[in-house]
Amino acid sequence: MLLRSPQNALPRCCTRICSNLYSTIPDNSPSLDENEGWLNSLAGSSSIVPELPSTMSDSHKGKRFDYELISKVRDRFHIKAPLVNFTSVNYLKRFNNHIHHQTQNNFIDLRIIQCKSGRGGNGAISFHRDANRRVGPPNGGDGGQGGSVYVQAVEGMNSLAKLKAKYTAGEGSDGGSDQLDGASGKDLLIKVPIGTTVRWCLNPKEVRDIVGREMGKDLSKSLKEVLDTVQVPVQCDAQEQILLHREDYEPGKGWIFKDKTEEYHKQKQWFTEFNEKMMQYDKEVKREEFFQDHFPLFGIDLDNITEKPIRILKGGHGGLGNMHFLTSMIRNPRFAKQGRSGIEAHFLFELKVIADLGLVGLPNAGKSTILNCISNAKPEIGHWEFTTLVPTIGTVMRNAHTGDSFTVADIPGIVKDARLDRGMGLEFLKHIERSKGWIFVVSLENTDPVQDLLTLIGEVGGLEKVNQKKILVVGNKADTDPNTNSTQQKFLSLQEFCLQNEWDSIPISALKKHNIELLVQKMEQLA
Ligand SMILES: Nc1nc2c(ncn2[C@@H]2O[C@H](COP(=O)(O)OP(=O)(O)OP(=O)(O)O)[C@@H](O)[C@H]2O)c(=O)[nH]1
Repeated sequence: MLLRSPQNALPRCCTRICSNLYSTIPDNSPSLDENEGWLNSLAGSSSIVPELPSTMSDSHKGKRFDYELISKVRDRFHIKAPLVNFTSVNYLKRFNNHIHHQTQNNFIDLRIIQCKSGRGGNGAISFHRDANRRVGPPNGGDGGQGGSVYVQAVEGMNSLAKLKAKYTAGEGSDGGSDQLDGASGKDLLIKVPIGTTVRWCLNPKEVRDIVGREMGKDLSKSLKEVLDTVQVPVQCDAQEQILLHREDYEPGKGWIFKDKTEEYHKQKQWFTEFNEKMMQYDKEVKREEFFQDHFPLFGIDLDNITEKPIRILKGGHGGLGNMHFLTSMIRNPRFAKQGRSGIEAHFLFELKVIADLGLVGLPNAGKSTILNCISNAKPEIGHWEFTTLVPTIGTVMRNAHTGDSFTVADIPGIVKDARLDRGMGLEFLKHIERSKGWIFVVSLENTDPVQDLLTLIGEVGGLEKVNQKKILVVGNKADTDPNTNSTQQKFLSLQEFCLQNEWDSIPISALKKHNIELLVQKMEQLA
């Protein structure tokens, strides 16, 4: 409880801003005149409701997905978009296959997390008492604000493994007698690695029910088809922000009564007239919630350290205590306002590691060996395929004095038909999505390195996609077959293909550390 003793109480004339609409509520120790002034001011406050844009932004360029506008009801835009945008295919697959999320080095790059902001505390119904007066003026304090949920990207984290499955912020405490305001609920901060994106999503249970139903109707349908065809209705504001659902609130409702019932109060003209004015306050609270309870439809991208935590769910308002309701007509207000509910929502946290360059290759091409010999990273190396199961980032230090360095990400090998989910699929490509340059690593030990390179290009999205990046092609394992010049021939073919595409190429042996300095120089130019 926050005690406002007469010494530290706000001065009587002090008012606080309650909402965007600048409705002012007299603060603790309000006098009858102040209360009446405030209640009367509510009647005229509707005139200052700001104009809201009547159309949604029509620029979808660069957005993650398209949506369809269904209708507009007052300030709400009803849209629909395929289910795939509000869940994670990989998350669902992992769940279906009972693959445990824990992987190599405890690396987890995908989590769906349930978050809940705290409910606001209820206002108190209380009356001053002393030796001379059994029932004095009302002195019930306000409920505390519910706790909010925040996210922040911080340095030093490289996995979502430590995130909890559920975060619930604290509830605001109820107000007390003697004008005591309830304590605010504890806020929650979810710390994530830099490179994490956060998107609003549906409850995975709900998604699994939909998928189960749809597949039950048509057994030939694949998971992908269901996710692409089922449309999810969502409400947005004009700025493409999803309106989050807080328990609804009908103006004029949300009272707590003491001694006398709601029915009793409803029959009294003094109460209905008073409640008429309070409805405007309720509308302002709703309006404020409308402006605050939203989350970007396309999510947020925490690709840098977040200096100030970002609030994703706001706690509920505390309810007003009965000290605010003393007027010349109402001497004994035996009622107070309930606190507003918190908000519950699911968010999809996805880590896309950030590295200047990404290594792309078939399994066993020697990517991890390369990263091992050029950087501080120590990825696992093995002569079997898929030794690398999670992305590893290495920092290549170029100048210890100036601190010049660049980062390189090694991702699991990509196989033919990875797009159709063979091997490890393409799930890990997202980790090099934001890299400036891609290093294709092919093994000169293989029969046809040019064909290997073509396979890789096809799998990662074709030449057009590849040409959006700076490219370097590395022919690794140049040490193999030293007695014939076959590796040399293979490299020359590779080089010719690269020249046609205006890409640089280099033969190396990561195992024997041949040509590594030149490789690092070329990589540095790319980065
Ligand atoms: N002869 C030779 N062998 C190499 C060279 N580079 C790597 N290797 C070997 O090739 C095998 C695979 O190397 P990795 O670095 O694990 O290959 P990777 O591309 O990371 O493999 P995945 O984890 O399956 O993606 C290991 O046995 C390495 O010792 C090289 O330059 N020459």
